[in-house]
Amino acid sequence: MADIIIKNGYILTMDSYELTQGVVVIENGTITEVAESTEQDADQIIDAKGSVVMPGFVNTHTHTGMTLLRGYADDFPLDEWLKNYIWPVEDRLTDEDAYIGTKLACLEMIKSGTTSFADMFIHIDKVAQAVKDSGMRAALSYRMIEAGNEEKGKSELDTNKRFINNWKGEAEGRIITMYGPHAPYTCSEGFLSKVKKEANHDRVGIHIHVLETESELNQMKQHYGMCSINLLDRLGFLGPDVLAAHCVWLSDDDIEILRGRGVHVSHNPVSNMKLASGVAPVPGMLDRGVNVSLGTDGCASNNNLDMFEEMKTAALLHKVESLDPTVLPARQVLEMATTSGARALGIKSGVLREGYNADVIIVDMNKPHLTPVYDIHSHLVYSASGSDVSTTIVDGRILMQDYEVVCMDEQDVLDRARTAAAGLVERAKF
Ligand SMILES: CSC[C@H]1O[C@@H](n2cnc3c(O)ncnc32)[C@H](O)[C@@H]1O
Ligand SMILES: [Zn+2]
Repeated sequence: MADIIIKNGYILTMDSYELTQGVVVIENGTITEVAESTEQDADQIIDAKGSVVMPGFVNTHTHTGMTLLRGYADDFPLDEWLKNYIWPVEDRLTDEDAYIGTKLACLEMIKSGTTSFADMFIHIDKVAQAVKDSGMRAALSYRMIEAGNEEKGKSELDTNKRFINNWKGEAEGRIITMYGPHAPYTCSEGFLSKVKKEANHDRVGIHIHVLETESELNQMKQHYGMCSINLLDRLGFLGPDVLAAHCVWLSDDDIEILRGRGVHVSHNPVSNMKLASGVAPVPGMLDRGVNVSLGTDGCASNNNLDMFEEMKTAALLHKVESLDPTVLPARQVLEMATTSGARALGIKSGVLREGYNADVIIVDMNKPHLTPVYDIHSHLVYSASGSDVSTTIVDGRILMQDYEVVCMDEQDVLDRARTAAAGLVERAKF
């Protein structure tokens, strides 16, 4: 007896381009069958008539707790935004803020079809607790800023290591742990080398912001006489264990280094556009074989966690940047949001395939803006939005069914998040 059978839906496995009617069978958190029909029975049958059954999205760069700062400081460039608005408030965040901010982020992601994400944040034990309680899958890193201060660096590294020791593989394996040095302009080269050594020792990955702005590029050239990619490569930092967010100000040589080292890139088009950071050379990276995934970044620079919106923005941005409408076709963007993201996090998700994690979503196509259907990839990227997701399953557990969130008390999360945000802004009046 299986746990769940999803039947009558149109299945988009992401293993092929085809959309075929069939069933998905789930047992013990794993997909055990994807077929036209099945002989099996299950404890729970989900009727997906008129819907598309597909892998959940993988958001490869966010800061979940920043949901509490959604709309708090808009329309500033990155340097000013971080120094004058975001960091002073983040300094006043409490454990409860981080917990409820992350819960709110999980709620938003579950409701819009994201099943796993990579997060970099502070109060990281509370973030992990919220992920565990929500039922989502996540690769979590503690944000370390050392700024050349050896003592601070030691305590930051200790905090991240303790987190890794306490949480690696927790929540039935749904929690993956990583090191999170914030960026090459907030961490010294000595510190970055130490992080790499510890990551190798602990056999975990590293999540870092890289070359997001021209200001970072200039700062690095001034300080080190080379860009962030060259510095990181000189340190032996770059490898398939590294998840590099943004990567906007790359040269052709930098792209070659990323490809050669097997670095995974998280492209964050909405955040890059909102902070006017620039346009990442995504078509160039994809052409050269770099694994480019998609991330929303935090809610203070996006201002939501909707991967549908991220996909559409990525496609449109690179078409207009290159003046070529054939660049980043819908299918390729969909792969970035699913299979490439799963590869970046090293998880067996992102496709509907036997033996893979049962991280599955159902997208309701019975909507005016999704009618008629010629090409499902087109609809998912250009016409659909997060609110079209009716059902979200992570690790074989139903978190939302028929638009009803069953893994947490939605109203309680909204109420607590509003209270926390009010207290946070009050405390931030200094
Ligand atoms: C509190 S942990 C996360 C850390 O990163 C900062 N942050 C958020 N978005 C960005 C971005 O686009 N570039 C650089 N840093 C960013 C955030 O404020 C936190 O300090
Ligand atoms: Zn970020």
